Amino acid sequence: MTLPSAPGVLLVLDGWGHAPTSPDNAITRADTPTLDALAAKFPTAYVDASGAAVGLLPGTVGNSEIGHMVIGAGRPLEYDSLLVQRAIDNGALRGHPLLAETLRRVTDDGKALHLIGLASDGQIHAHVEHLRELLAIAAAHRVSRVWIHAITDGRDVADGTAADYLRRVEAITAEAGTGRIATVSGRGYALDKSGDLELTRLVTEAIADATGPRAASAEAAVVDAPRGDVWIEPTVVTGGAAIADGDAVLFTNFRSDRIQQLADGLLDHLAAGPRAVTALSLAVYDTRAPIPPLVPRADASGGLADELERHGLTSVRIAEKEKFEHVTYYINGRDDRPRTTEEHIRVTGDVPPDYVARPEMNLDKVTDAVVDAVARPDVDLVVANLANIDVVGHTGHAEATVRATEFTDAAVDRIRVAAQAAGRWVLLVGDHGNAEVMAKPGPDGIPRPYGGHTTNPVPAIVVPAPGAVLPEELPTGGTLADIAPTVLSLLGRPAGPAMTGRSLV
Ligand SMILES: O=C(O)[C@H](O)COP(=O)(O)O
Ligand SMILES: [Mn+2]
Ligand SMILES: [Mn+2]
Repeated sequence: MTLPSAPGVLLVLDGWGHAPTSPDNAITRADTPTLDALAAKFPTAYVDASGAAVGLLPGTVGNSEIGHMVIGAGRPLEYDSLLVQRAIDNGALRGHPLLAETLRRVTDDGKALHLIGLASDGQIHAHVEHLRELLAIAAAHRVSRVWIHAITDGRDVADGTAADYLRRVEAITAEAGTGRIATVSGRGYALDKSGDLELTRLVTEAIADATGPRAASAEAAVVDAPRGDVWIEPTVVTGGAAIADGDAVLFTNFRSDRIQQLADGLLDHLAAGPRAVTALSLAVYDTRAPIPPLVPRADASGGLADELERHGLTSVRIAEKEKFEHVTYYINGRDDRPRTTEEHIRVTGDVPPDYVARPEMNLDKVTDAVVDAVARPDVDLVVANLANIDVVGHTGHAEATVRATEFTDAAVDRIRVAAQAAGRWVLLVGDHGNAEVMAKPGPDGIPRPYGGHTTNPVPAIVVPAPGAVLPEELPTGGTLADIAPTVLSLLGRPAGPAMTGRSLV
């Protein structure tokens, strides 16, 4: 159905998943009069945002990158985690010429291989099981010294589980007959993406120079960690080796956005040594340093950004810093080409973020920017991400997440009113679930606070432009791939030729 064209607002509520009312569901616990009224009054769909529907391995929770990429592409995209698993399953990784050549040289020169990555099965940034294949390949090349620099999670998986995952790493090394944990660092230090290079320096010195606090074992480094798994101080495990000239370094996260700051920092530090290393990454990284990837990315072109440009339609992209790349780079298909048809507004705050104490974050500034853009007749589409539900959800603090949801509801009301006054439709959609599940049993079966993502569907609510007539019901069985075709339809345009999703209206 191609509707009479009208300008609009695509509003991504990050982490806004759909699940039945429950004491662990921060979204249903929150008082959300606006979202409740919109869902009751306007056509609402519940669309798939996880697993194969978006290009992830079946049963895998959704994430912001693939969520925004598929919202933009209008089709499922094979995500890096799926492509890495396929390369493992079909032997491509084991037979990778660059990896084989690197390991052969390491062995011949008596050097070491250093593996650096997130040690959990959260499957947002990494999967600890990929270590199994990498160690088997190292063993097959008779690499005698393989050092593992484990990054602990507590954000994509329940907090307090670091020791379990480190034991799993040690079990994997025992089975492979090679590999030892050399350092343990919390992801708060190792996967910082805010540009706090002091955090990166501490991790870099532990990994590269074996300097910093010491622990007799990996588990000893994490037991009774005062600030949880995320903030385990970069620690050198007794006997752990530094990186020497001629060693090889392989980054094992399949997602770039949070490990790239460490990768660049570490390689800069080594180069200053000077220590020449061979650096590889499991997947494509957006680092300053060119790091050869072992697994290529899927093409994500032909999405909304390309179609808007083709039709000469303008858009303004608005988000807080935590989700700014998502409404620009990722939703554009991992494409940072500047477009004259786009304006980008990155909202930052003047106080350090404390998501539990300030679950509102800078939502007022984001909402102001959205309301301003909505009032502009030269803007065809406003694309905004309200980050609070996901970012506060990741703290695992249910009460703060309830408040984050309530702040979001109030912001949606301001945006809805402004959109109506400007003759705009609004399409609200989640990018994956998070806050609707705030507790889960840990590996020991004991319920723990859970700040990770989910496989739940996400709501998609279409608030029509004044006077527009929409179908009473939206189709069931939709996915995030249907969002771009829906946006184009609401703008009076057909879906892009590369899009396989179908408009919901
Ligand atoms: O990187 C993070 O913040 C989390 O691990 C994943 O969250 P995101 O996919 O919503 O960014
Ligand atoms: Mn997200
Ligand atoms: Mn998230």
